[in-house]
Amino acid sequence: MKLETYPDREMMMLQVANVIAGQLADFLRREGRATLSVPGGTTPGPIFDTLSGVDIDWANVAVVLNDERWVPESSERSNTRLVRQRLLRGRAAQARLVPLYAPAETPEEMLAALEDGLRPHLPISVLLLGMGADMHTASLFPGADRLEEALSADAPLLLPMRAEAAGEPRVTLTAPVLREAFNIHILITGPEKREALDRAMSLTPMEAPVRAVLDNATVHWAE
Ligand SMILES: O=C1O[C@H](COP(=O)(O)O)[C@@H](O)[C@H](O)[C@H]1O
Repeated sequence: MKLETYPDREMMMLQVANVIAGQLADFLRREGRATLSVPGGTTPGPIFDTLSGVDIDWANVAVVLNDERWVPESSERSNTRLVRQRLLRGRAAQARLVPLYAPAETPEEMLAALEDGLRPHLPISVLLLGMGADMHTASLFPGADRLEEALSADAPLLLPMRAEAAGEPRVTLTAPVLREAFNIHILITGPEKREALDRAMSLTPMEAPVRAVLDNATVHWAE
């Protein structure tokens, strides 16, 4: 793991957005297309604001969330809603959003169709992850019902996930999909998450799911 610390959040958001834009541009130059996977939640909005204006070939970029809460886009809890409002606008409006939600009562009903949509866009070129103070990343929560399956080497691409701390049911990319990404960034803010990161280093992925991706990740932190 590599840890980058920044003097303040604003500087971190700008610099991480620039690093991601550079890595996407490299992929686009070499492969003609790229896949960017991003978190939802409260942290990444400012990175999305900057990225949405960068001058890259967004028409050949697929954007996929790390995970989604099983709620419609009209809900304030929807990660898709955040990505549409903050990332897929301006220049980035041309990118293609690969859905992790479709209207149905449960994620299980739509899982096969969502996996079919995702498969052509793997492996991920640039992966940006968040982390909760409970050391969850994507929707890999400690104590979640299918965590062990999601961490295993032969996990499917996507799994439904339920955990007390998660609120609603979730759909998440599994650990092998996250680990296969060419560039892995984890974005954390504040002393509580920094302390959680330090603790995660000595725990197992079942105890601290972020551990599953830490070895090859660059962690970006600002107070
Ligand atoms: O529920 C979620 O939480 C994590 C962390 O979110 P934050 O609000 O603490 O930044 C996020 O990375 C994940 O995508 C989201 O679904």
